[in-house]
Amino acid sequence: MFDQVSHFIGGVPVAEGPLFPVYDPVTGTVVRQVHEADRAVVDRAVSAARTALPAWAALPVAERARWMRRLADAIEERFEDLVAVEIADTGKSISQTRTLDIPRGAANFRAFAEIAAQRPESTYHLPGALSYTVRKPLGVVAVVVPWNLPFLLMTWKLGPALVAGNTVVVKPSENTPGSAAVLAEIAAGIGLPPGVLNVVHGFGGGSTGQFLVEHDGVDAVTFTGESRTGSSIMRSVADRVKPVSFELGGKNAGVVFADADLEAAVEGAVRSVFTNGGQVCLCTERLYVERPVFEEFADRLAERAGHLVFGRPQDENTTMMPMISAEHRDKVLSYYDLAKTEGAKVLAGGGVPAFGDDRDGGYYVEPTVLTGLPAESRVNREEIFGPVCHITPFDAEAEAVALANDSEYGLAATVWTTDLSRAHRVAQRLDAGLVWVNTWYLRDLRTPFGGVKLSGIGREGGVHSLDFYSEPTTITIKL
Ligand SMILES: O=C(O)C(=O)/C=C/C=C/O
Repeated sequence: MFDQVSHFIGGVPVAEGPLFPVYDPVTGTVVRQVHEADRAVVDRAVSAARTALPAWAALPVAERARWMRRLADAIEERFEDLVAVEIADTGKSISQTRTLDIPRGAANFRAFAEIAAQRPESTYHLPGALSYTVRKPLGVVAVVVPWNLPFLLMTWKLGPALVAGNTVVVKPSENTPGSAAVLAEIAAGIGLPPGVLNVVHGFGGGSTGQFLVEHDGVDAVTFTGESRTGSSIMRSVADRVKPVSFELGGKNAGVVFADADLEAAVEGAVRSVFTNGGQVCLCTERLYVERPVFEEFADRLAERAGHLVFGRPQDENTTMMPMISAEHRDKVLSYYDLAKTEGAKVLAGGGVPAFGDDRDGGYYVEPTVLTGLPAESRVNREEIFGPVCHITPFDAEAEAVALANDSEYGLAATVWTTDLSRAHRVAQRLDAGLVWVNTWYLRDLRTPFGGVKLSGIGREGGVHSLDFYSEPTTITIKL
């Protein structure tokens, strides 16, 4: 499926532009070829979205919500194709792909269909005057999405953008074009009006992504990915003051108190450090553990890291996946080497697994647990985005909060304690957009989702997404 990936413009495939390869991260072999969109192809996609906009925006929201539900139903009909293509591009385990990545695609479209259809409007009464608001879509929205949760994150943005009446041009990551190509086929299959959803493939800076965000016909940009790319996009759109919604990088902290359920905290850390190979913006890379339980926690986490299963994606018991690319694998390993150079104590991992089969050509790294480095170490300050964490002991609550907040990022955090008052007190003091207490990545799609500082601008989720993807006009009538 999809040996060659085309763009999708105005409801039809467009096989134009030089081809570039996508590699299977499990073996490092080419899995498909993809056309790279130049400025002219991007211009055609933006024009198709502009042409489709008036009719789509004019539909009643209930009709657009029905289209979202049709997309969700059609996603479920193509479930196995989506699972296969996402695994081929990313090397994810089939268990994660089948339980998280693809199901969230249908769930995202359904959630925003309901949230939009049920959303109450407001009126404001003054003596002698009545005010109310009407919401209009932003227009043509550029949707630039990453390689770590390709289908989940693309649909997380498309649901609210489309149901709010916008038309979109999606630029998937050059590493993971497949599931977007399937979604394009799905859209064509259900007869989504041509031009409502367009997909262009290519790279970022100096390529398709840059051509798209800086295109005069694009009214807004939503992006999930690295903070420095977010900064670059801001520069590209600054002259036109285009609205941006950014979910960017993180250097997320986990705080474990001595009164925590230690087994739950260890299990939670295994998930929050190693899920998706640590390639999730919400993953924990810094752990702070109260000294009385530091040794036991560190030993148990290190032991669990050593037992993660490097099976192939199709193996049901696989729990560790490869990095998305050779380049990213090398970046993660450079931090492993830096940690060792700086004198870290390596409690688990620190290198590359040897399989003795075709996986040696893939992009695997060992799950790694470090300790012994100072707060100012680059390992504790820079986003690594791999299966690695550093653990630091602390002695007092205030110290733990200060350590956790000592970061240029502020996306997510976890707090592990059985002291109810402390749970609320610490959670409220953490500089993060998301704090999970005695759990991780438990998601209510209605809640505000996003980060502070370098971790982003704005919030997605529930009405917060709809607020980004539409502009209110306040109308006041003299009675
Ligand atoms: O779960 C979500 O809705 C979401 O946006 C996850 C983002 C993960 C980014 O790496």
